[in-house]
Amino acid sequence: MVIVTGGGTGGHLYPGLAAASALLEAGEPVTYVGALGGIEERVLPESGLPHHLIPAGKLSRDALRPKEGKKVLQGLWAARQLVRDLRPKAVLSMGGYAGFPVAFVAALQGIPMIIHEQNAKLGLANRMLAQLARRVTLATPIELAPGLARKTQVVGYPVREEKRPPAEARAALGLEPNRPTLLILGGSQGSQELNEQLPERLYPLLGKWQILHQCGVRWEEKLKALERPHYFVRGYVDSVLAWSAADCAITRGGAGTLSEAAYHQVPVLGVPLPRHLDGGAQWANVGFYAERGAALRLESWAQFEAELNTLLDPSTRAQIRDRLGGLSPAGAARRLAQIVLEAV
Ligand SMILES: CC(=O)N[C@H]1[C@@H](OP(=O)(O)OP(=O)(O)OC[C@H]2O[C@@H](n3ccc(=O)[nH]c3=O)[C@H](O)[C@@H]2O)O[C@H](CO)[C@@H](O)[C@@H]1O
Repeated sequence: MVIVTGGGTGGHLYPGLAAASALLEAGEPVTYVGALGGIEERVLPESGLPHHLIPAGKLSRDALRPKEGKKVLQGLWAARQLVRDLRPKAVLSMGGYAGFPVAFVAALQGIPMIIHEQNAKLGLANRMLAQLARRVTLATPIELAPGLARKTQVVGYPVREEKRPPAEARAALGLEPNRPTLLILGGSQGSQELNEQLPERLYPLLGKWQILHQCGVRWEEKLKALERPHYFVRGYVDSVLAWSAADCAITRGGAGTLSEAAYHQVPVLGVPLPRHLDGGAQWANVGFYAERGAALRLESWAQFEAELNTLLDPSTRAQIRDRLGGLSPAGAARRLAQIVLEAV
């Protein structure tokens, strides 16, 4: 049996579930470990996977504060007991609150431990875990020190590999089937910044376009008041339908969001979280695509008008679509499962 762990946000949980499915398909039983309070508390019971939830805190400078530090220690203690009881052949950590303690104690107990970094930049927890890991797997190529590079492999980001015809996806979402569609995707929790900045700036497009604005469940009621004909607000959307429906998108810079855009070949104007809030992960994620001419990155709202016009220009979009091909290749979950099984 292999433990797969990771969650807290969609960006860590969904690729973890995809990796778990690939391991099961390869004939390897899996137990999933998530954090109490993360979205996995709701999603794991629906997944049908054997699973455990442990207390876990965020590993950051905040861990030096007594309240957060106590949670990190509780997580390490719970992970130690769990790994001892379950005796897995290997642990695959996708990151997030539960990922760190489980991977850390497994490595200390001599169990092969593999990490997957979704962002185009190693986070704090993965910088530490990478030293102890048997293998380091990445969604996108990142420059690493030679010692790490030797055990590192780029496998891609495990996205849901499903596409629907645009008209069918739009109808399923309650939109007009044949109208050009701009998607706003705020990420698993919604984005306050996109919610505040975008509706007013985008109303002028509604003569030609329709807009699907995913705003986050906790903002849904407030944002619903901003709906107009052809402007549709949703708290949470099915990601396969949303990407299949979209001609272009304005999004945050989560690794999941951008990998899905690449898989569906939808041109994106990315608005990354400010670097001081996430250590620059989203800035690097959008940068990875922008440097390849495969996305646009908003550097300040003063440039929004110009960037939006570039995004809406049909020849720019055709060029971006071309460049996106191959940047999120299918089969990432299968490649990841293979590496885990080789490490056992
Ligand atoms: C605030 C924060 O720490 N963000 C991080 C978090 O992003 P976060 O989890 O918020 O965002 P991601 O884009 O990585 O993933 C969101 C996932 O949820 C899905 N989704 C979202 C909204 C919706 O309505 N329906 C839906 O299905 C998306 O399709 C995607 O699969 O983890 C990512 C992966 O490590 C990082 O890149 C981000 O920097």
